Amino acid sequence: MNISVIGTGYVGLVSGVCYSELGNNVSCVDKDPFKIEILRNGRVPIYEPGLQPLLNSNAAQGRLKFTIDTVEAVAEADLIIIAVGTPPLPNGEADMQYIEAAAKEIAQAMNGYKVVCVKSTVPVGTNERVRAIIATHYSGQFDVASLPEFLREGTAVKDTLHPDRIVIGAESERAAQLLKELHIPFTNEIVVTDIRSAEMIKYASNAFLATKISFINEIANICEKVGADVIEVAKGMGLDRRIGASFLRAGIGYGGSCFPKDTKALIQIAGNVEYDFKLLKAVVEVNRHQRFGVLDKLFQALDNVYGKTIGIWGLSFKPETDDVREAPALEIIDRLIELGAKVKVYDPKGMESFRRMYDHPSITWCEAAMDVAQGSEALCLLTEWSEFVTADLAQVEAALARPVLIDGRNVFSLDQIRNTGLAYYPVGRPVFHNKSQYSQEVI
Ligand SMILES: NC(=O)c1ccc[n+]([C@@H]2O[C@H](COP(=O)([O-])OP(=O)(O)OC[C@H]3O[C@@H](n4cnc5c(N)ncnc54)[C@H](O)[C@@H]3O)[C@@H](O)[C@H]2O)c1
Ligand SMILES: O=c1ccn([C@@H]2O[C@H](COP(=O)(O)OP(=O)(O)O[C@H]3O[C@H](CO)[C@@H](O)[C@H](O)[C@H]3O)[C@@H](O)[C@H]2O)c(=O)[nH]1
Repeated sequence: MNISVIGTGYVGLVSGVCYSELGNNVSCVDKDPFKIEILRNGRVPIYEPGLQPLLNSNAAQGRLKFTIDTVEAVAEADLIIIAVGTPPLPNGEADMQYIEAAAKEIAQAMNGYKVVCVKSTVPVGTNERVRAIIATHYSGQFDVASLPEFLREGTAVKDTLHPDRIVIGAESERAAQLLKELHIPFTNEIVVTDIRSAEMIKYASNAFLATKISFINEIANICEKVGADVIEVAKGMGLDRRIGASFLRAGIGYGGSCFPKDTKALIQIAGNVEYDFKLLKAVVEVNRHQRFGVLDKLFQALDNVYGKTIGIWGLSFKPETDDVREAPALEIIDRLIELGAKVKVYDPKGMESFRRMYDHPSITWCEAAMDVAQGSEALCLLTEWSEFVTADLAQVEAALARPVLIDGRNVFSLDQIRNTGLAYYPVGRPVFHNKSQYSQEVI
């Protein structure tokens, strides 16, 4: 198939590369000439494991092109996939300006029957809007279809090549057939629905996963008060197949470019039809609060943070990505600086993108994990990168000015901590102090 992907970001680039891996001819289009230049030079502008070699091999075989020319890319394509951003407006609603602009550009380049799909996460009714925009400029035949994307950053290539399911929202048999043919090499698990249901499946899935996280985080907060261990609780719950073990990792809450934005967008979508989505509002509220648990623990350990140096391990919203959009680290660091702390930070891949978004003279940008620990009065682990998880805790303890470790992702076991003199503050598990036994201290 000849495919054109409009928007070469985290989703468009990974999808485009993976479709070319199936033997299709793919043109990835982006408005950003700088990004296209990097890609044409054979480099991946984001950090996404496994993407670089796939990009290079498909580009070398002539199946994968990068361009800023939407008209040419659309004219050559049988299938056009819109993967532009849908960032939140101040009221939480998804900003449709990039989708609408892309639809207009596609419309002006149409030269025969094509299927235009929306892979971006969009409110119910958006595909109909895209159809209407194209129809005002182009009178020939075409179909629109919803093709929501479920990949996760950090495992995006694997998720795309081996998805749990593909959802296709289509109203024409011809469009559904074309999309089924494209995706059958990835999986047999293909769900074909009407367009509106497909658009809703995406928001409902993200909202449900976010709900699981806020739920376990509230259980964690109660565990801290009653002296239970949320890791044991989640394990015991997760073995029930009706519940499932995934997305029950308590911590400092969810971040990223999807859950925060999509939960708020769904609340707005509901509000627009006069439905008050109370449960999801609570999920968002719990998540907003959860990250500040790190500060409560710092106060508990240090009394106050004014003038103190606090080390931060991890800036990206999760490991294996350089994406810092809505990362909990942002608000935690901002608050620490507001309270007069000095902050030392390190992230294996997210330093540059974080610094572009947030910089301050009170931040020391370190080049290695141990540099952060050196002389800090507490160390906070905010992202569970493997180099933090496998760090030598004796070395960490020796480097710190005070042996305080706040583990925002529950990555260390008590057996590891027991051999150190660290005061250990995990989430939803009892605090452990200096080689003494489990403390039932209330946090
Ligand atoms: N990031 C994820 O993990 C993920 C997963 C599933 C779904 N989604 C959804 O996919 C969509 C894209 O997300 P993303 O993270 O890839 O965004 P992104 O910001 O990384 O990429 C969007 C790209 O679109 C380009 N663009 C904007 N308008 C354009 C136009 N008219 N023509 C050509 N290019 C244009 C931008 O320059 C940018 O490079 C969003 O709706 C998001 O909610 C994201
Ligand atoms: O048990 C868990 C699982 C995740 N998280 C946090 O939740 C956030 C999101 O994690 P994850 O879902 O792994 O990453 P994303 O790349 O944001 O992927 C989500 O958002 C994408 C964009 O819509 C969807 O395509 C994916 O299916 C959906 O998982 C991160 O901050 C994680 O730290 C937890 O706190 N506890």
